[in-house]
Amino acid sequence: MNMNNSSGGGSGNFLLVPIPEYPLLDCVPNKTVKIVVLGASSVGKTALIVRFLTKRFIGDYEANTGALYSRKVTLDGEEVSLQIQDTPCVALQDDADGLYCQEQINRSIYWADGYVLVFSITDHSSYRTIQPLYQHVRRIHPSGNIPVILVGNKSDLLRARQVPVDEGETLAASVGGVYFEASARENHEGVHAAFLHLCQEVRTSACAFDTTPQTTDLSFNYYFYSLHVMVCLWFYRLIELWEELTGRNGEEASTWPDLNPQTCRS
Ligand SMILES: Nc1nc2c(ncn2[C@@H]2O[C@H](COP(=O)(O)OP(=O)(O)OP(=O)(O)O)[C@@H](O)[C@H]2O)c(=O)[nH]1
Repeated sequence: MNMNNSSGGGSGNFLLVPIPEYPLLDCVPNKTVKIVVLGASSVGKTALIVRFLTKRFIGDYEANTGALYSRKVTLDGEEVSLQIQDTPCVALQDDADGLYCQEQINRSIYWADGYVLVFSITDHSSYRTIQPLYQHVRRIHPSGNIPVILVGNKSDLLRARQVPVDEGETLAASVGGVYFEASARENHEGVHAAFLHLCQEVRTSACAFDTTPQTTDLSFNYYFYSLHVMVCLWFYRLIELWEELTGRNGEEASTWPDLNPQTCRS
């Protein structure tokens, strides 16, 4: 499988753009791969995403960002829009069976097509979070195939290892995915291979289920939502114009979300 920056240059500059939570009109549903990265606190969720997208390890990351990143990639010769959702951490409840999981995470799980479940090999409690987390994903998607990979991150910290490789492999098999040990800190290739594998799984799974015509309920809901967003934007613009004409512009701070993309150059 071939996967490149749309610009063609693997190390060239590209935009790393947090985008609104739901895709707008320029994302074609059948050509979008949506991935969510889930796991306990400080296992390296953000570090893995940033490593995959920029090839860089920064070291310090804003905690619990919940940012959504988007970029164009080429999968098997076809250009697709890849969206990766970072999430706040989940935590085991005191009885160790249930999960503390913010509503925002539930929405991301519902939204996504593929799942990166991350634990740190240096933190056995993060490993124990994975099974309940997977069950949680299953509850939200009770039927069908769930493309998933399990990533044991921080493999550079071998002396602090608390989770043996075979435990990782056993857990991956139990959730129906492949196990990758990776180091966001030291190894871009391992991280890249893991994300690439999941992208391919999502594409394969989408092809397997894509037997319906284009006008499914999902497509209808998608376009209806996009239309709704566009109407809201125009309505807001009309209010702004009206305020300008009547001299009320600037009296109140706007509460409309900032939709300007931020830029991060690799
Ligand atoms: N040694 C080592 N440190 C890592 C690795 N990946 C991440 N870290 C460090 O682990 C800490 C947490 O990384 P984050 O990417 O913020 O982890 P997170 O899971 O997004 O954290 P939360 O958002 O708080 O849940 C940071 O200090 C990173 O520098 C890795 O592969 N090896």
